Amino acid sequence: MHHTSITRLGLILAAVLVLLAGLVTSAIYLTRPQGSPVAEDMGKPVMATQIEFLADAMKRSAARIAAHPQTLACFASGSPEVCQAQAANLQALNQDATILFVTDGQRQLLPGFLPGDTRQLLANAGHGATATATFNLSLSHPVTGADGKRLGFVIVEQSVPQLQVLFDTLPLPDAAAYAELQQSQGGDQPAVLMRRGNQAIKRNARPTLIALAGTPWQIAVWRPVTPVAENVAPYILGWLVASLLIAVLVMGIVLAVRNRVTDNLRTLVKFTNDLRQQRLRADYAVSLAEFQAPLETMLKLGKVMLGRQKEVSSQARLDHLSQVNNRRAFDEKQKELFATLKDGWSHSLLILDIDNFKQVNDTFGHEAGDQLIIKFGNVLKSCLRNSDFIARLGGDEFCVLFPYTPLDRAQELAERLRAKMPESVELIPGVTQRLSWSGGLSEYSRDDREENEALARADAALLEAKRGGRNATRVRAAA
Ligand SMILES: Nc1nc2c(ncn2[C@@H]2O[C@H](COP(=O)(O)OP(=O)(O)OP(=O)(O)O)[C@@H](O)[C@H]2O)c(=O)[nH]1
Repeated sequence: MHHTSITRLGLILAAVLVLLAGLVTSAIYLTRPQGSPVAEDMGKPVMATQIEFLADAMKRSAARIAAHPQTLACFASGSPEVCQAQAANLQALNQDATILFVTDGQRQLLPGFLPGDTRQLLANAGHGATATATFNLSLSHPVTGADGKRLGFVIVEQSVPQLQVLFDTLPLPDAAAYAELQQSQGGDQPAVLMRRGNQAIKRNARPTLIALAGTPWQIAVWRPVTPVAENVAPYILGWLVASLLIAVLVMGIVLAVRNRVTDNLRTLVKFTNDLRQQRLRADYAVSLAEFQAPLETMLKLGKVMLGRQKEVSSQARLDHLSQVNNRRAFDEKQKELFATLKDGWSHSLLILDIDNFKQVNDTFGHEAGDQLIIKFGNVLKSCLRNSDFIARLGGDEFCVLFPYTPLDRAQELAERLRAKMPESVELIPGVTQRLSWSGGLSEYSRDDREENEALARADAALLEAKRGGRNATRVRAAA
């Protein structure tokens, strides 16, 4: 099974969220409203106003010329002299302008300079008052007689030598902008008359168009598109900040969770250790609800287990008949006491053997013999101190360990026991047995190689007591 730590999970989660934040940021970036690269209106430049003013003045001038009596006379009479005189007058008034009188039949009445555009104008003169021009601004105005009949056209063409200068001083929105003076040709692509600025940016955006009223011209201005890097920067910054916040938040939560989980796991480990050492506490604190139920279950099971263990363990150490300690428990206790001798402690032991036990068995039956064993055990329990360790070694033989008791004190205790012992006990209804026992007393010695040497001395003392006629205690100290 693959294991993953909470921290690693947190890192993965943070990475996924950061990635998600990146995707969201990219989506926001890609779906952002596309700001027009030519954002603000430039306003009407001075140049445009001047050109419009010029066009308007020419229009009014053409109207005045068309209505002038001498012009009318020229058209009415068709006299070259009259026309010439009028043209000369007009030429004198405006050196830069070319004025042509054209009859309705498109016959040029006056000689004069005819630039290409003027020729074009002449060709179109019959199709209404239109203005077409390149660097020269031309327009025509109809000439009408007193009877309302159209006689022809006055064409005024004004050269605009200052146009380039005006265009060069055209205020642009910024240094990187690009501007064109265009002339509409009726088709899709207007003709470009003048250029200013960096033409490269023309590819990137649509221009702002400024129409020049009264002329076929317009000014087109391109503003540079803000570099991509600049546009992306706030998004990247936003993403980085969001990522940082996500990382801090996720790791904060993860560490808090991990700490709490670790704390609770520690409690479970402590519980397990306590269970192993068979000393469960009443209460184990867990802070996460998820751990509460399992811990309570484990606590319940642990208590049951310890109870059973204790029961089994005590049963394994208990003599089933006399209900005092059995030989195994005796051996362990003896070993335990023997180990403390090196620290200067003294322990004594007394072996007791019920006198004439075999006879009880033989006379009253095995059951009566059992009862004598049980009753003798009970008597020992009631006559000895709680700290004394009573065990049945087998048959009718018992042993009492007097922990932390030197031999002389043990001798007193043995005598006291004999004195307190009841004279007889009832084994089965109607059968009473006199209670008498022989004893052998000794003490554990640091000089002994093993703990059973004291038992052997006590046994020898017991034998002496039996040989001496029973119902007595003999002492055998260590050599
Ligand atoms: N009823 C009964 N008898 C047992 C039990 N264990 C051993 N015995 C018998 O106890 C008797 C012990 O014999 P002995 O040690 O000679 O008993 P005694 O008559 O006290 O002899 P001394 O020890 O020399 O005084 C044997 O007959 C065993 O069979 C037991 O659990 N119950």
